[in-house]
Amino acid sequence: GGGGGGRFEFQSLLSSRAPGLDPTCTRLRASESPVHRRGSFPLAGAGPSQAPPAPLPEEDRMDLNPSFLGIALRSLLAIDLWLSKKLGVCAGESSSWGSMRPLMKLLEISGHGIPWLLGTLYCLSRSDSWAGREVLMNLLFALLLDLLLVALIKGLVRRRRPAHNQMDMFVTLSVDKYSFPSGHATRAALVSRFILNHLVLAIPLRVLVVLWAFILGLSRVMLGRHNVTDVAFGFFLGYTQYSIVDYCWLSPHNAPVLFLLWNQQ
Ligand SMILES: CC(C)=CCC/C(C)=C/CC/C(C)=C/COP(=O)(O)O
Repeated sequence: GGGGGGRFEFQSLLSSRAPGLDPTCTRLRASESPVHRRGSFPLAGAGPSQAPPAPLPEEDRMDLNPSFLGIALRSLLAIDLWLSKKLGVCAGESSSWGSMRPLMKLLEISGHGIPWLLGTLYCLSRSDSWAGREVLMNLLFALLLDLLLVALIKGLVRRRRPAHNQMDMFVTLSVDKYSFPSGHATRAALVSRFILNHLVLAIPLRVLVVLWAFILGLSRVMLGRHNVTDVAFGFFLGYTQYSIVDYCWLSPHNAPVLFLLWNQQ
């Protein structure tokens, strides 16, 4: 139900048990069972003088009866593709909410890696307190860790972007032709959790930070850049990344060289 890309993904799931075979071929694998390998024809073997056919090997039975998990995953994928296509209302200028596209693209830039990296480096160069420098150094570490993990997972999973996406994004890396997980969603979750934990902000501003992260994630699907599951997993990954950064928190005590080096610049 999800266009060209959707069909591709669905087929690859169906054939994942037997790489290189389509579902028809998977069914035909039963013909390689011992009954056939012995050279007897199934219909000829139906006569009274023939012994009953040997049971199918375990692997063939699994291919013929997809597991509950397999069916659940395929159903989730189908719902994901259908919902993502429905929500992709800003995917093109002629889409139903096409006039909102410039606003969505502005949001896209607000969660892009380059402004966040450059902004953090700039603030680090201007910071004159040890405490400020420590927080910014860890934000830089968090942003770099995020880029690395997202690139790694995108390269491993290689899920294509939705078929209705226009690839007109502001500066991308080569892995950004893939969509799982959404790098904007990971950054939104990571940065907003970081800000909420390290900046003293009034309640309305805290709400605004959470809203920004949520709307940025939603805008990825509305722009047609991602499927819903890319964004959902992106939020989960970004949230978890913050826990990693918090656990490995860099300070003048555990990483003195880093802080001294920065101080000399
Ligand atoms: C230091 C370094 C390698 C900086 C590269 C910054 C850069 C070009 C990041 C790419 C950000 C981007 C376009 C992510 C894709 O986000 P999705 O939400 O579409 O997955």
